[in-house]
Amino acid sequence: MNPDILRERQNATFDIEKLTNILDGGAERTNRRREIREVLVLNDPDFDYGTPTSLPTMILKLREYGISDPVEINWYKSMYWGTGREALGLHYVMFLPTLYTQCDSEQFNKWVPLIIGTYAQTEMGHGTHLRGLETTATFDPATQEFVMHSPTVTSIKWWPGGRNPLFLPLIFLSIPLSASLFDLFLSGFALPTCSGIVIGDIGPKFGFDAVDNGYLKLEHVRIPRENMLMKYAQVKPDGSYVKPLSSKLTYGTMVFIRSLIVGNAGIVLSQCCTIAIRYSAVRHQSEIRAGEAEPQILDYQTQQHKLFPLLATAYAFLFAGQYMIDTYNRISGDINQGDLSEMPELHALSAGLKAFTTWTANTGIEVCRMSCGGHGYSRSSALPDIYVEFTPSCTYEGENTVMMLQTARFLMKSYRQVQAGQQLSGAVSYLNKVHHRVMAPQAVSSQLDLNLNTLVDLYEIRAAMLVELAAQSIQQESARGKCQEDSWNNSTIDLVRASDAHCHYMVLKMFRDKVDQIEDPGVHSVMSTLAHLYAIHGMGNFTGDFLQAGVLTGAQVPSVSKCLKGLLAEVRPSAVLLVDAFDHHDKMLNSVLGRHDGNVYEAMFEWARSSPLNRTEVHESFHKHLKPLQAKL
Ligand SMILES: CCCCC/C=C\C/C=C\C/C=C\CCC(=O)SCCNC(=O)CCNC(=O)[C@H](O)C(C)(C)COP(=O)(O)OP(=O)(O)OC[C@H]1O[C@@H](n2cnc3c(N)ncnc32)[C@H](O)[C@@H]1OP(=O)(O)O
Ligand SMILES: Cc1cc2nc3c(=O)[nH]c(=O)nc-3n(C[C@H](O)[C@H](O)[C@H](O)COP(=O)(O)OP(=O)(O)OC[C@H]3O[C@@H](n4cnc5c(N)ncnc54)[C@H](O)[C@@H]3O)c2cc1C
Repeated sequence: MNPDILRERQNATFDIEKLTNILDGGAERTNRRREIREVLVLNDPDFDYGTPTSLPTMILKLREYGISDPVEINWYKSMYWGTGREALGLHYVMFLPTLYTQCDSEQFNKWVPLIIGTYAQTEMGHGTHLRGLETTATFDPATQEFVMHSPTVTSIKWWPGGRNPLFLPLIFLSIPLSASLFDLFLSGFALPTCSGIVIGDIGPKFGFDAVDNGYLKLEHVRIPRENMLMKYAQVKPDGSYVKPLSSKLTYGTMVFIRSLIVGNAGIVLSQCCTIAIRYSAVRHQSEIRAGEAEPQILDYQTQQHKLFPLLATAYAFLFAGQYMIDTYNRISGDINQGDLSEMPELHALSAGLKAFTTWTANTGIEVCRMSCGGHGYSRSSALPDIYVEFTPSCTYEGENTVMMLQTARFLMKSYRQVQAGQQLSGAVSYLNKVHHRVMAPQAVSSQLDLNLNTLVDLYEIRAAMLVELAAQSIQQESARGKCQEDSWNNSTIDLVRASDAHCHYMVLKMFRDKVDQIEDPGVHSVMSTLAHLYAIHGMGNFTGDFLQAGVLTGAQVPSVSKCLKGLLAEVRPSAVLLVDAFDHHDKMLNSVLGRHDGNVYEAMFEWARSSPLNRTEVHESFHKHLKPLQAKL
């Protein structure tokens, strides 16, 4: 064990195992996760880490072990595939959930156990604007079939992930069967017997290489009427159409994935913090005091300023992910019972948090990579691969700007309800006070009140102010004679800013609520410090908002920075222990810099020597190209 890492792990002020249990949702969950990891994967003789051939093995093993719980499937898959995406990701997180939520019972029993599929919604011309999708589904009562067709080049289905060139069970959206409704169909295509189908791969991408993203062009292809997913909407044999309770029920799978992505952003950020902080504990560079030994780079204040707010953010997003999934499960349960009353709130929350967490994590991964210097740029660190695999999450499952505007739509609607005298409940209840809040600068001392509850209140006031400013922008545009749509478009910068502040407040509130539930004094103390760091760091980044909201005075601004520096110093002794609590196994992290034992340099040399370019003393290209050239010179 590297001596630096060993020293970092002495004098722990909190029980790491208890913190790991909190992250897992209890000691039993930790034990089960480790059982899957250690027993069912690492000690399984059939386990051939991460090679393509192990994909069929993985599926058969999941069935052999009877692992069907989505969280446990993900634990198993993440051990198998480490930090990379794998070809079946879309099957498990989109295709299956769509069958679970959109099939009637007969369809469910017929399809769920049997098939592997993809989710083909996006077209070359439309990914965001679903009401613009062009693929048609025309019912033919004479044959009881739907005729599926791609009428234009822009209607070609583009991006479906994990499409199998041989068999194409896929779920796709077609354009409205009536006014503004969409419907989902399960293809029954089997190539090459099915004529009228043109499929292929969309070509090389930025990354995501384990997933083959394809295209699908349909030329009047017929599928049985029964292939329309009919839990919520039906087409009867006579061609009559039964509308769903809400046209947005078809969007349910996207809400589910967005909810999952929130926690996933926390997991990915926790992986990167583990790598960067462990490496920063063993890397010595330059000097602080002339003539003394080179310090650990983790002792540089700038290094702490790069990494510790991200460490706090990783914990914040992991707790937000728990809250999001609990909320999704609760509200989707109500929806299943026909109560759609909270569907708008679920959509607004999942859309906003998906955008907020993925944008922040995306930037954070790069900060972690750059904080590791040159070795961060090496694939041995795993950080470049993590970035390449994560960054599309800002685009897929709802492009982030568009998602923030969906949340803004809900905030504006809520604000108008308050103006009309209604009393709001739920995540936007803070808007009830927006008219009664003293927005003038409060007479406060130059010292900042560090109480976490006070900080949550300040974020709430900031969000309320930005919601009000966005609403006022729309009203001002309207007063200038702009139509409603142009007034909205001319205010979208303010609307995204209001949604971002709303999400920031929600995440801090969830973090504070989680800290309040922690009973162990040591864990409570270190988590409270991280929650403070998360809040103060955000206040430092958005000082203007807090000044504008009148909850921070010019005299207090220097104390924000002073307080931040104090919190960084407070986190320093626990930094390595806090990433140990994430409990990422070396095999899964797959990072030379993030090894649990901290023996970076020896491992890096071995990693480099194993490179294919080092298989021979002299690379074959010398004999093939250079030597013949030398002979001619
Ligand atoms: C286990 C760990 C894994 C974690 C995950 C990791 C990796 C992820 C795995 C896989 C990802 C890989 C590939 C990605 C796959 C894809 O990308 S699939 C395709 C995804 N595509 C989208 O997300 C499309 C985005 N566009 C939309 O959702 C909609 O077009 C829109 C932007 C929401 C607009 O819809 P529209 O019908 O035009 O509605 P409009 O804006 O007009 O609003 C009307 C009202 O409808 C409400 N509403 C909209 N959406 C929903 C919804 N989903 N639920 C409930 N309500 C909704 C909206 O709020 C409006 O309500 P009002 O009351 O009228 O304001
Ligand atoms: C790695 C990867 C995997 C994918 N896998 C799948 C899959 O398996 N199945 C599938 O169906 N799809 C998949 N997709 C497609 C993905 O869902 C779409 O790319 C995504 O929904 C964004 O839509 P778009 O590409 O049309 O972007 P666009 O919407 O064209 O975005 C382009 C720009 O326009 C802006 N914009 C668009 N609308 C508005 C608006 N109303 N207001 C303000 N700005 C706006 C956006 O903010 C963005 O800056 C995948 C994409 C990627 C990158």
